[in-house]
Amino acid sequence: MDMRELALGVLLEVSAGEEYSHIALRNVLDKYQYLEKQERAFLTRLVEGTLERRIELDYIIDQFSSVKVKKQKPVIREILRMSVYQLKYMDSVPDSAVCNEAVKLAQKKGFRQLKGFVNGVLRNIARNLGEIKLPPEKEPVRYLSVRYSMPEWMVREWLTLYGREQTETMLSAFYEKAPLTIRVNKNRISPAELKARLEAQDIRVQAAPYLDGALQIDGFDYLGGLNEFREGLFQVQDVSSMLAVEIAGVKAGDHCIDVCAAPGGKSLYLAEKTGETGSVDARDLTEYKAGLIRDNAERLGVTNVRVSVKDAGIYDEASKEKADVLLADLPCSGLGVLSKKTDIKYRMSKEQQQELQELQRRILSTVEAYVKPGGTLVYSTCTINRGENEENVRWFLSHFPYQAVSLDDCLPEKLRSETTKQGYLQLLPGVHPCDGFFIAKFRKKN
Ligand SMILES: C[S@@+](CC[C@H](N)C(=O)[O-])C[C@H]1O[C@@H](n2cnc3c(N)ncnc32)[C@H](O)[C@@H]1O
Repeated sequence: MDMRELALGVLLEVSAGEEYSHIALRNVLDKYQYLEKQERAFLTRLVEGTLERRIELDYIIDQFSSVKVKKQKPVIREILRMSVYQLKYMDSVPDSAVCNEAVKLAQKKGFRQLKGFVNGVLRNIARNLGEIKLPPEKEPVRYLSVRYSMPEWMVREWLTLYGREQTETMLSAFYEKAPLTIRVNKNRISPAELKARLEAQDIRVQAAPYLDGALQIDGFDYLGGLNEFREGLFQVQDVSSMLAVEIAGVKAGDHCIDVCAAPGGKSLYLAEKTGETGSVDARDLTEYKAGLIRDNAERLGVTNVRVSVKDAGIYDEASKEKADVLLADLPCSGLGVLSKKTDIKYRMSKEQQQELQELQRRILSTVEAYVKPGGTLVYSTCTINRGENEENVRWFLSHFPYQAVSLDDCLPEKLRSETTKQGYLQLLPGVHPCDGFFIAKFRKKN
């Protein structure tokens, strides 16, 4: 297999909006499981890097190409982008190899007549790479947008909300590749035993921040190839996501409803907390999504989760005042997880954020009725957009019979702050050592 050709396929699929990058890449890695570890690493880096740096790569190409990136044929555009990424960021590949492979690939894809164009642009860039200047720093929106490949509208918004220093911290954090965080399935194994088993296979294991029982692993080839994964000894889950469950303050015997539950990360952790005497009603929009929850529950050996297909925006009379704890981990703009789901930044717009805020409000106003008087509602998103987070909290409290509850009892000392006392926590990339995430907690008045 030619790794560059595989990468090109994924990049074209993602750019056409047919699939999210992390899914398109996973599909290819699953399909070609026999690839060598090094080949998988090269393919992953090439796809992720080319997507992450797209705005900067286009800025470079536009300085050397007579045909601007926007006007190029999709195949040629993606070949140039991934080649410039290799020239700029992958020192292990010689420049001449980058150019030759790009030309071969263009020909193979039926663009024989453009071989000279591809070759000319790339050799010119390779010769002048050291001279290319970013936009001037005194134009912070353009400068930061190109330097970190973030759309200008997002940079502008963050500069207003967070100021220059914090915005730059967050932007650079999206490029730091954190190890994978996992939650140990304590019903089956202790963190220490799992650590020992993984280390025996030369996998690096360290404690994750904030929570016992969360580990970070690094240096494995393919998750599905690990016996420990297949045996359900752990679940992939960021600490930010685990914190939403910690904050819910679930007790043994509680009945929980998770209205947007797939693939089940939080539902399964809730189920561990309620124990066999309690239960979790895990719902999602489609049969496919419900299947993901069932697969994970089966792998982890969790039996107290009931999975169903339900639209959270449609009222369900049978659930009225049934939940001790209701989790509303709602669809959102996802700007806290850009390091894992890179292409979200090119797909999201202000209008979509507005639509998501409306959807979140519609779901919250439907599902709040399922909470028992005195019960708890936890609202969470994986974004850092105030409209979907703090503004929704204020809106919710002013429309429904709930009060905000301090999170401090459920949080490690380090995370306690003025806002956690007021009932919400905003985790920010680069500021906190985990995904960007938002969690708010409310109690229903009696
Ligand atoms: C942020 S994800 C949930 C992640 C999940 N709680 C976990 O921890 O694994 C949001 C989920 O909401 C689901 N969803 C979107 N709209 C929905 C709706 N109207 N009703 C139910 N689920 C919905 C999506 O399918 C997606 O699985």
